[in-house]
Amino acid sequence: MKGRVGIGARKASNAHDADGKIEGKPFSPYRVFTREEWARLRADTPMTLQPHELEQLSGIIEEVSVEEVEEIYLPLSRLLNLYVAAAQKLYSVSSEFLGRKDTKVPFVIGVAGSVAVGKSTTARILKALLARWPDHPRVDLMTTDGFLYPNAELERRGLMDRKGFPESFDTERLLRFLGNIKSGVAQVSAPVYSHFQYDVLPGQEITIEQPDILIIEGLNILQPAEMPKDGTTVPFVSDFIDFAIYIDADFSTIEKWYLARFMRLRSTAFRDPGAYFHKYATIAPDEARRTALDLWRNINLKNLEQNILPTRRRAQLILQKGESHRVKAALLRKL
Ligand SMILES: Nc1ncnc2c1ncn2[C@@H]1O[C@H](COP(=O)(O)OP(=O)(O)OP(=O)(O)O)[C@@H](O)[C@H]1O
Ligand SMILES: CC(C)(CO)[C@@H](O)C(=O)NCCC(=O)O
Repeated sequence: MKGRVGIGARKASNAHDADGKIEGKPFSPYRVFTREEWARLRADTPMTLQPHELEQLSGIIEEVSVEEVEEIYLPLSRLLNLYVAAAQKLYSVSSEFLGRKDTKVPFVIGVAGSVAVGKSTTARILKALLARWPDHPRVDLMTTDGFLYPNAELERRGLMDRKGFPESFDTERLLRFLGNIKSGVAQVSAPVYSHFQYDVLPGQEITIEQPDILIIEGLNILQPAEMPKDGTTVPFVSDFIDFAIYIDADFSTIEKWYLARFMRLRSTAFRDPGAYFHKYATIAPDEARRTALDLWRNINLKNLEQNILPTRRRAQLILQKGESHRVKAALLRKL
């Protein structure tokens, strides 16, 4: 197929190279679309969004260009709409078969990838776009950061420099939360994390009330569970996710985004004396940059290499980004 390359065709190995590019076995479960091919998938069905609505949307999503929304995220919202419609139909036929009254169960979309790769921005774009489709107007958004252990507990476990690693999350609690969501429980609450406080907020919760779609973004959503030694079975977080998207970019590019965000926060959020990182607003820019680079290389990059990147192939869709967060290619699972 012209312009469409199986990711496995390039090299007979399933190793990840240092830049996080995809290599694989000769057979690849993914169909690879160039940016242009992906953008064309939008053309098949007219979109519900009018140009003036797109303008409004780019207002909500600040830094993202209208071109990026049109060429990447509109085709994606069309694909997701088809998946949601199919899942809703499947759910209603099985309820009919069982002679049960339908309870509403949210379709769960997961967004995975490194720290600073743009998970929350992608999730916000998708929420805005998906909420405009008439068959699933209620879209909620949350992050798994709330399920991190509070700093005091991380200190106790000696994990303060492993924040974001699989062991820094209360995975059992996250699994209970997702189990309740997928069981159609009317109100399910989750803890809340604050980047400003750099900690979980004690006593604060968000409540999810049976939306049509729940978008959940986090570093750990594709993580395999630890296998128990006693023969019992354990669920994976991804067992509760209907469609998972992995946001991918080279290590060096993500490092630049992490540093740029840190330096920008120095002149915004960190200026507030209540901010956990306030001291970095007052020191010299070079010193602040060195601190950010340390945090990136010693914690977030290690986590990406050791835990996050190895889960990439568990996603249904991989979006590969280049400079300026521009999506270069989309890899969609065939099976
Ligand atoms: N599509 C995009 N276009 C332009 N800038 C973007 C885009 N996506 C993300 N960014 C910028 O990149 C930085 C990281 O994005 P974001 O905060 O969404 O990442 P994240 O993966 O959710 O990070 P974390 O895991 O730390 O919460 C931010 O400064 C954001 O403004
Ligand atoms: C909270 C997480 C783990 C994920 O959002 C991340 O933003 C983080 O705090 N990482 C630890 C190292 C750092 O401060 O960047």
